[in-house]
Amino acid sequence: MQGKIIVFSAPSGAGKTTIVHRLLDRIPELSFSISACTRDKRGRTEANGKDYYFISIEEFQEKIRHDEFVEWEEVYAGNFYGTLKSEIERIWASGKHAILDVDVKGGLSIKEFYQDRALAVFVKPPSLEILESRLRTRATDSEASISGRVYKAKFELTFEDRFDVAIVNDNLEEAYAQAEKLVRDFLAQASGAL
Ligand SMILES: Nc1nc2c(ncn2[C@@H]2O[C@H](COP(=O)(O)OP(=O)(O)O)[C@@H](O)[C@H]2O)c(=O)[nH]1
Ligand SMILES: Nc1ncnc2c1ncn2[C@@H]1O[C@H](COP(=O)(O)OP(=O)(O)O)[C@@H](O)[C@H]1O
Repeated sequence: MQGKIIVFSAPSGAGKTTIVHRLLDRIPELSFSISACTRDKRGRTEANGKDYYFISIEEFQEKIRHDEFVEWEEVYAGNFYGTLKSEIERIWASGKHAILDVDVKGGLSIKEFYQDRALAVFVKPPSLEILESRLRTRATDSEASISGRVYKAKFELTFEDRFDVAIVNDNLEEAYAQAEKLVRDFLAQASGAL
């Protein structure tokens, strides 16, 4: 079997994490690619090696120097996130396909790196107002962080056309059904993107 990559990207709050978690519950051939990041672990809700590999900025820089990342970004001021080549290899060696939840620039870099072995899906919020209200309801960010994310979203939405496919996450059940069909169709192909 040739391992594949499925990457979901979206402005923060559009719902990519929700969709990716559900895909992982329902499609056993998928395995989540755990990114490295330098932000603080959130209390007891997150675990090292499960949500992220939480590493110091020095370790992160060391990995950049040793070319260990497929891509990396300073996603929010001072916080670095990156996809490790070793993580994708680990997943493929286990006989699974990798699924990733990364920011918009990261998604495009991964598509460029893996080409037809990757399916890059863009998740759109129905509107910026709804995006903002979802970030508020999620209650994980300060007001300043929410404004920063909405501001960044306006720019990120201009990249939709560079993805293989886009879905609007208005009604979650409908968006999920579309996502599941896209993933199953892509995995059913011998090789190559949709
Ligand atoms: N480029 C890139 N972005 C990533 C990676 N891992 C996570 N991200 C993105 O970084 C952002 C993480 O923001 P954060 O506040 O930590 O949110 P959370 O992890 O979704 O709770 C999200 O937009 C993720 O999609 C990665 O390996 N590379
Ligand atoms: N279709 C939807 N309708 C309403 N709320 C949603 C929908 N999809 C996701 N959410 C909620 O919006 C918030 C942001 O979703 P999340 O998956 O964390 O986004 P992202 O990973 O893109 O930042 C979460 O609280 C989630 O439960």
